[in-house]
This record gives sequence, structure tokens and C-alpha cells, in this order.
Amino acid sequence: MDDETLNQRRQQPKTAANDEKSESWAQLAWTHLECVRNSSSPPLIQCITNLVSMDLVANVLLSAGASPAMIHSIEEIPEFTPKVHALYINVGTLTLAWLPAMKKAAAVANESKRPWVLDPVAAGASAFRLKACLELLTLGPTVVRGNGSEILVLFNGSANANFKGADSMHESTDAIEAAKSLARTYGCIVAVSGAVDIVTDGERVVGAKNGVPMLQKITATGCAVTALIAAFVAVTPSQPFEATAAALSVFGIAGELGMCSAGGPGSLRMHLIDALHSLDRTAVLQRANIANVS
Ligand SMILES: Nc1ncnc2c1ncn2[C@@H]1O[C@H](COP(=O)(O)OP(=O)(O)OP(=O)(O)O)[C@@H](O)[C@H]1O
Ligand SMILES: Cc1ncsc1CCO
Ligand SMILES: [Mg+2]
Repeated sequence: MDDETLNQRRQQPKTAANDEKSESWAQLAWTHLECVRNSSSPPLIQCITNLVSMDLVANVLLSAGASPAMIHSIEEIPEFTPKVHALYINVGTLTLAWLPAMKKAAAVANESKRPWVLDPVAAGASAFRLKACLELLTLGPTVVRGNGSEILVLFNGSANANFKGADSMHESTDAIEAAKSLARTYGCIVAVSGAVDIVTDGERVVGAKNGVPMLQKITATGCAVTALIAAFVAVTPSQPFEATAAALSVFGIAGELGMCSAGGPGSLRMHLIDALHSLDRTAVLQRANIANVS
């Protein structure tokens, strides 16, 4: 997708590709994937992501039809970030050296009117990490996606002595009110992953019930689905709520299909990528399970 197309999408929220109000959620999920795949040039996603996740994030973006660029040097950001279709920031292996580049990239994305997505990995692991996540939140991400524990810590605003690390100690549904409050406070979409993936803009709440529990046994699947959200938001930047729910559902469907051939987490990782690459309309329309949460 070239810049002209991107700007037209921003100015005209109701395009043929995303006239989603009249479409079912399942159709919407498919439309987003199709839009990523069929863009005139693949949506370019700058990823400042953790060292564990880089390979899976890049491969998930490629298999969905997007183009990943793991460019995180602060020297390159003023020149490179304005050219991307979306920015992805993930604090999983945060150090003091990386934080200025993350903030700079967020600021340049804002100036360039590019959507950006934040993954607050293990936000409650330390006071340093939580402060960094809250500072990034104040810069105005388009979407924040975390697991239940991460979203609860951002809402409570204090590091938690019991916080274990990157894995969640909570159900996503424990964090619905926290997610709504964060969405209203920071004016962003908040997604909470889990058995049900929750998405809210502070008013509306939907749940996507796709995926398989074994996705939790592959490191960085959460990081990868946040990257997919960035790719979906890149193609429909005026509709981040819909794009986020669609990405979570599509990733979950790829997990379900991958699980049919997998013998464990190692082969699920491979089959997940294959399934995302070959996902077709019939599978998405049959399997997408997105509904309002009251
Ligand atoms: N119980 C479950 N059943 C089905 N799918 C699940 C379940 N738990 C998580 N998932 C899916 O696994 C993926 C990763 O979600 P998870 O909540 O584990 O992220 P995370 O904790 O941030 O992971 P990481 O930090 O390792 O990247 C999402 O697509 C989510 O929908
Ligand atoms: C295990 C782990 N530790 C820091 S980042 C990461 C990848 C999953 O978030
Ligand atoms: Mg995570």
C-alpha cells in the first residue's frame, strides 16, 4: 500500500474494503486479512520488539502478507519511521539503552500520523519496566495488547511483588474493567489475550474465542499476535477496534488449524505459520467467533 492509498483510507473511513458496519464480524476478519495480503505493496511494519520474539514476529507478519522491519536504532528512526505503515513497540527485553528509541519512534509515528501498537510484556516485573510502559502509554498508542496480568498492572499503576514474568496469572476476563478504564484514559484500543481475547475502546467490548491453549506453550505468540494487530491496523487505520478483534480472531484460527497437524508446541509453531499463510475465506467465515461481551 502506498502513502497515497494510506492517506485516502484515513480521510475516508468508509471504503469498500472496510465498510464493516454492514458486515458480520467473520466477514470483517476475512476482509482485513485479504486487505493485508492484497495491498499493492505489503504493509511495512517497523518492529521494535524483544529479542525472544523477533523471529516469530517477523515470520507471522510475512505469512500474513505484511513486511516486517526490525529496525530499532534511534539514529535510523527519523528517516525510517515516517515511511512505515505501522509501528510496533514491545518492551519484553527492555533496557535503558532501548527506551529512548522506543519513545522517539512513538513520537515520530505520531507526527507522521502512523498508527502504533504497544505490547507491555511483563509490565509489573519491575518499577523501571512499569514506568516505561506508562510513559509509552502517555504517548498515545493506537492499540495496547497485553495478557490479563499486564493489563491489570497498567491499570493499578504499581509494580506487583507477586508478578511472575511474561506469562499471565489472570484470566483475560478478570481485566475487562481495567481494559475499559485504560482505553478511556489513554484514548486507545485495549486488547487482553487469553482463552477469550477481549477488545475494548472503553465503551464497546467484544470477545474473540478462537485459538488453542497450546499457543501459551510457544514463547512470543502474544508478541506475534500484537504484531498482526499492527498489520491489520495499518490497512484500516481509521478502525482500530475492528482491526484488533479481526487480528486476534485470525491468529486464533491459524492456531486451531495448525493444531490439527501439530504434535506439540514445536510443531504447532511451524504449523501456525503455515496455516496463517494459507488461511482461506471458508475457514475464516466458518471459524471466526467474535461476539459482544456484556
Ligand atoms: N486458554 C487459551 N485458549 C486458547 N487460546 C489461548 C489461550 N490462552 C492464550 N491463547 C492465545 O494465545 C495467544 C497468546 O496469548 P497470551 O495471553 O498467552 O499472550 P502473552 O502472555 O502475552 O504471550 P507472550 O508474552 O509469550 O508473547 C493469543 O492468540 C491468545 O488468544
Ligand atoms: C520469555 C520472554 N521474556 C522476555 S520477553 C519474552 C517473550 C514472551 O513475551
Ligand atoms: Mg506478552
